[in-house]
Amino acid sequence: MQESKQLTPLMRQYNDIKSKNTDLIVFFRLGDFYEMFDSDAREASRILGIALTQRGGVPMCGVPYHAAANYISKIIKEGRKVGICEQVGTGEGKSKLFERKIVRVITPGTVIEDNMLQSNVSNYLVCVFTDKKGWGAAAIDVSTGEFWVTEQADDISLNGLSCMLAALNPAEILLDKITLDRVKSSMMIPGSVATTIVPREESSQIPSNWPSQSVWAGKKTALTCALTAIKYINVNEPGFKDLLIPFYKEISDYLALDENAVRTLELVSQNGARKGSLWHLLDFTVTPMGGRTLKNWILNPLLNLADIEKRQNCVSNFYDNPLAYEELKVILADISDIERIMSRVGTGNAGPRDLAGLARSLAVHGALKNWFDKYGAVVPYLKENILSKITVIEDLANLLNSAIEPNPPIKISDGGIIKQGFNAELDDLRNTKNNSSKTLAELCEREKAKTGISTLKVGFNSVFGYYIEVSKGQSGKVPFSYTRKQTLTNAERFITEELKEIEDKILHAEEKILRLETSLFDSVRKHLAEHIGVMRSFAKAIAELDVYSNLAHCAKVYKFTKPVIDESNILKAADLRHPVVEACLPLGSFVPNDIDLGGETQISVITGPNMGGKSVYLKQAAVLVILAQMGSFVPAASAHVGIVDKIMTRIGAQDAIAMGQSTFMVEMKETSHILASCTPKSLILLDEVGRGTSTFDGISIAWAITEFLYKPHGGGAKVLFATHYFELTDLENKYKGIKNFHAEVQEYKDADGQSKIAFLYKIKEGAGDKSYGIHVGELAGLPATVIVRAKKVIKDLEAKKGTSVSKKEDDIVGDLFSSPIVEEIKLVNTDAVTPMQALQMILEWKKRINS
Ligand SMILES: Nc1ncnc2c1ncn2[C@@H]1O[C@H](COP(=O)(O)OP(=O)(O)OP(=O)(O)O)[C@@H](O)[C@H]1O
Repeated sequence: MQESKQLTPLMRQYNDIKSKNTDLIVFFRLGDFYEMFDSDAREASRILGIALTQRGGVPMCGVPYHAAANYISKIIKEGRKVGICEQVGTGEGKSKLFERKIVRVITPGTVIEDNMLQSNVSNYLVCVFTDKKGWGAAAIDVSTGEFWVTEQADDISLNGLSCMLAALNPAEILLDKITLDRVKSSMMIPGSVATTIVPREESSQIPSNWPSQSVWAGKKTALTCALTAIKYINVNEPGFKDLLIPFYKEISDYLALDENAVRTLELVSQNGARKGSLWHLLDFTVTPMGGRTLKNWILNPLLNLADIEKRQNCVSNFYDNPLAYEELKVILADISDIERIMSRVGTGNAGPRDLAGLARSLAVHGALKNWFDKYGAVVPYLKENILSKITVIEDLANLLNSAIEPNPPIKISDGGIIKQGFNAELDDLRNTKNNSSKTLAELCEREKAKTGISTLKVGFNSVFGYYIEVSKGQSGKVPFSYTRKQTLTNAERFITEELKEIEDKILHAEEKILRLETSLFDSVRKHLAEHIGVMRSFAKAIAELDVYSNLAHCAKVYKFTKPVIDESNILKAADLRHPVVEACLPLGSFVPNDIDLGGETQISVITGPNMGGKSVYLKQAAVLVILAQMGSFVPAASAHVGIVDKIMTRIGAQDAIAMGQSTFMVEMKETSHILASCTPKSLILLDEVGRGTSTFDGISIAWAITEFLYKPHGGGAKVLFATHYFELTDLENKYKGIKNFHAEVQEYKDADGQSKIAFLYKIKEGAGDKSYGIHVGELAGLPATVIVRAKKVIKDLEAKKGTSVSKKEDDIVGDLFSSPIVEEIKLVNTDAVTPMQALQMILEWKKRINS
């Protein structure tokens, strides 16, 4: 920043405002532009891709005022907040400087404008506070009015919080310093999410429209979160007061998916994009509410059997009634984003096009009623729910239909929003205005005849009002009674007394029309706001209808079947597929596989070549559970799913350099989290755990982890463990519930006699013994010299050791385990020690003997 004495008054004003709002990118209004300065300018020019210039040595950049919304939306998508600083004074006084102040703060979690939101994605502001043993949270989507709180009093490791944040993917998080330190250390909040440190609002004053005191008993942290979040929202968007009413949600009612599971299973995004995710594949919804609900269901599968069956039955009914689906789709296609429009209605921000959209949406009431008369049995509980509101919907539809033009302009100030016939006074004024236009046309003809100027015309502009225009060539014929107003290159403009009078009449009528239209629009908007509760619940029911019919459609398109669901520990499916991978491959080329866990087999150790299909096999098991528990059909010939409480995954390599953690450290942290929090009802996917370190350490860790997870007689979590450590296949001989599988390949010789492999993608019982890593390297295009050399090296190594490299290591460990000379080893339970630990103990022991 420049020395303050060198600064212009304007820059001093800017610095003063900026110093009080350091966390905001300040959009500083100068004429028709919002300007940004200094560090804000540098950041904004990077985010927005606009030129950075200099003024008096200060970096600056700017965006046109009328196009600001698009730029603001890009900035808040980066997790930053924007302060809109407007001119509020008159610019009078000694300095002649306009007074300016921040009139609105736009934050990622409090936006309501459509062009700043993704239509099918909820936009959550989450407030979280930890306490001694657990945590509480409030989640609010101000754009739809969704608001719930939850609390877990006994979750010291914050596992539940991590799952909740993964499912919500918040746009903005409010927390205090203590909470931030705790969640930061467990890597729960991605760096791109806006976080704001706020003090806890610990008032005992519960707003009168919130659930009563009794609901909050024992939920002190949740209440604090709710009050803090509301306070924050009210500062930024005061219009929301009274519109947000929380309900208590027990998050332990939902299957827990932690951040790793959500990311690695690519449930809602693949490398940050929706395309390629399960959500994208399943989404045929026709309403924005339906799209959001589908995503919500994927990320929050249910645990309660009755609730799952209720959803499953609705999907099943639609599946059996394709006509019900087809007819419903046509009706739903006319429905706009009722939830978000109603939020704007409630806060007074709805524009003409919002109400026109609402009018179209509510006009479906008749068709919807007929649909329920015909197909009500398909979704019995929604029939009652929707029909009980249909009279209110019909009334509001009639009001909107009679009041609002179907294709109004964007802004109220452009006029032409209220329909003819809705208000007699408005119709009168419009007549006056229209007749005046006729009068203007008559005046034009009269003046032409009087002056003999054939090119004479009457026009209007916002600076001079109405004028008579005469081309330069004929200006000599203009009578003295004309007063010159403007000279153009080819024409002259004049006014006359008569024209002035007509202008007065017209402008007067126009002003009155605009004022009246605005007030009529406001009264319609206010009337709608009185029914916000009914409309939100109507929108919710529409969203469910959309998702049920959508899931039935998916079942048809992707050939899903209805799974058996119960409280058992079984996870069994015949010809199971991964729907997303299948959709990417040529038709019919995906190879289905069976799975059978939770009965005789608790842990499957899956070996086989690179690229053999092991990871896909693991992931499809998780997708099976998620689909089944969200109420959908599943991609298998048949399936039996005992309700799973958590899906935990350790898949793929990822490091967190920013947090000072190596790939292997992250891998170990994630694994220890799994071991600490899995239950007998969990499903665990481990893909090559232990490979980020030396072979010995890796095998030892993988071995010990598997033993840790093993609980005889089906009492442990169901585990699928894909590995290249052939040594782990020995576990099958030691433990009854551990079984080996392998991904099958076929070796063959090509025309040149070179040995090649074909991947069959069939997961078969028994152990696979080769990794074919060099073949895969060849397929991936490693230089031929590298491949030839690698083949030579492996031959030499195998010749030296007599067998495969890691197999030999395992023999050494095995020999040492059973070594008769190691008396001390007998004192410990060898089942509880990893081979690596055993090896180290023996070396220690030897050292001691030798010394
Ligand atoms: N069942 C299947 N049917 C058809 N193609 C499959 C199947 N499973 C996997 N594939 C194809 O093989 C590719 C590799 O599969 P996957 O990632 O599961 O291999 P992997 O055995 O885990 O390999 P690595 O050990 O190298 O991680 C997939 O991207 C997919 O194109």
